[in-house]
Amino acid sequence: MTNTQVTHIQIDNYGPWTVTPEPRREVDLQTLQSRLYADLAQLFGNRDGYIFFSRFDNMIAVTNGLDEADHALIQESVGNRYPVTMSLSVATGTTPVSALGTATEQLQAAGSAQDDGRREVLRGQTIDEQFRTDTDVQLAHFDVDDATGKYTDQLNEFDTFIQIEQGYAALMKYMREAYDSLSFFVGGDNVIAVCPDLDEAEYRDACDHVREAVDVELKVGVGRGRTPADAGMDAKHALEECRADGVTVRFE
Ligand SMILES: Nc1nc2c(ncn2[C@@H]2O[C@H](COP(=O)(O)OP(=O)(O)OP(=O)(O)O)[C@@H](O)[C@H]2O)c(=O)[nH]1
Repeated sequence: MTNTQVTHIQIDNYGPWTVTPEPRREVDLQTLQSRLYADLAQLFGNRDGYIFFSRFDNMIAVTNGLDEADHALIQESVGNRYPVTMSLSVATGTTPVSALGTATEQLQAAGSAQDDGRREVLRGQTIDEQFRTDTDVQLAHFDVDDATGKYTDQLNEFDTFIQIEQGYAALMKYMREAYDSLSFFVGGDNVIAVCPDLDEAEYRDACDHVREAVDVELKVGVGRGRTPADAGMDAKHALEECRADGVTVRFE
């Protein structure tokens, strides 16, 4: 059984900040957002977590293995170095969707995203070391079949982008609704899904659904681990086996 620890990250009062005292230059906001994501990728990643940018002003991390002190240090480090602060809320669940649901509720209970008085909140519960297992995290690394041959080398970059995004949109929605999973575009033609305990038939069903809905062919490598880094690396190896053997789903 999976036990996913999810952290919801939200920049405090960011909307008002972007227009105070007047609208800030868009290039500066884009630079801030991408640098913050890069810093958090390192801060969470060096502790074996995974972070996904979702909307940039809000981000979602899988944090099995990080305790409250790790979260507090990450929060402080950003507060010291950026013109904005961020709130963190962490929760666990047998599915990623239920863990994120709890994390978000805790944050919403502490105040609005645009409440000037709600800053650097740190809420929630991490998994006690004694209860952690080697199968707590299940990550699935999806990849579009021959994206280079079908799209990148054939279409202009924007039309390729539309194809990949269509596949992503169909997959993220189906995985959320059918399988309580959180799927994130990570660049190129890749999507990483944070999943509960799904089996091979369920992953095949998701790939079938995307092919039928938007005519995008996927394959997927699945890994399990004590930390997101472990599960994610296993998923990559499993995906390499899909490529080598020409199969749609492979578990490591
Ligand atoms: N974030 C991330 N991006 C990747 C990874 N592997 C490949 N990519 C991206 O995906 C693009 C396409 O690479 P591939 O998926 O290897 O190529 P493909 O043409 O789809 O070929 P097959 O996957 O073998 O069917 C690359 O240009 C990268 O941008 C990965 O592990 N993580």
